Amino acid sequence: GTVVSFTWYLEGTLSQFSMAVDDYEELLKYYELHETIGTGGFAKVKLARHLLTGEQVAIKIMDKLTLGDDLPRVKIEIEAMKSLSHQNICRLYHVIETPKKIFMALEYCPGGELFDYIIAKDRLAEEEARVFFRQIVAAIAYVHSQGYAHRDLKPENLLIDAEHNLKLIDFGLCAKPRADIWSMGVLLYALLCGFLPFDDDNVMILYRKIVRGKYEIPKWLSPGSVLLLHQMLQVDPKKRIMVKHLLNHPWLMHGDSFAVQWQSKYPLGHLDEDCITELSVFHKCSRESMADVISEWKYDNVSATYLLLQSKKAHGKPVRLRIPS
Ligand SMILES: [NH3+]CCCOc1cc(-c2cn[nH]c2)ccc1C(=O)Nc1ccccc1
Repeated sequence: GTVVSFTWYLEGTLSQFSMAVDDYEELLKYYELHETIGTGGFAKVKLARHLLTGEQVAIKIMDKLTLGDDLPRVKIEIEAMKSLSHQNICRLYHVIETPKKIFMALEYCPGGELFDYIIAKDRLAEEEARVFFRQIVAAIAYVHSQGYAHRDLKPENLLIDAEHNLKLIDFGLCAKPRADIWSMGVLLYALLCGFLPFDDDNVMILYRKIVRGKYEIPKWLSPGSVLLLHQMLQVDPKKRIMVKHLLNHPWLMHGDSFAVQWQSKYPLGHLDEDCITELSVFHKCSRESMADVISEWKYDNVSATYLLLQSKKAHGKPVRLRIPS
């Protein structure tokens, strides 16, 4: 009767709960989880702290069941991010996959989305827009040099880190061909104007505006920025400016004496000696064997610990691990 069915119900709930705890068991070995800092479609992003280094990270949590057809997008993003190591791309540290969940430990960006930053300031002054746009061009030039195109460039996918630098996220739609110049033109327009060049609630009207290629030029835009926008928002892809010509374009160079430094400051092949030393002491093994393990880039806790030590060093913090209590 009632008692039996209630016990059955309770067992059911507990077993589901225990499953969920099992899914988090591996993650909780290496991180302490804190509040949710963002949600985007099929993922929840929580702030966390990596126990061995004490560094804050963002954990992107996805449920395989609710992912459904979006699961391939996640696999594409993980494979792309494993080979992208750059000062303007949100760094992937760790991937944990369980029966029901996929966890990605990513570089933490406390400044939030560029989208919210532009809204809060209404629009950016040309000088500030130029600093940010140089970083976006650097990120895309690097992504293209690795044979990828992001293909989903928008202010929501650019986060601001603790040093007010931009970090690109969401490589779920990236692919081998190249298709980012026009999106960068829309991004630059949004930075300088605070609204989009082509916008409409009706998707068909929006589409017609895009293929027509006509957009408003507010009075505050400088002639240099109007010319650059014209070169990037060309409807015919063959007429659009190419990334390599953006790198030393007059508008991007204005006030700066040098072209955009797009190469990575942290190339994957180079291993930092101090980080290897600290890890080899901690694991009581030789530096050579530690370097070999790191070079396998399994994106397990060894990868995460090495990359977070490298991040600590880049931010002037001691390259030290915490002895687990
Ligand atoms: N629009 C961004 C919402 C928050 O999303 C993120 C935040 C961080 C983050 C926050 N702080 N530091 C890093 C890192 C990654 C993501 C992300 O990849 N979100 C996402 C992309 C596509 C689909 C679903 C979710």
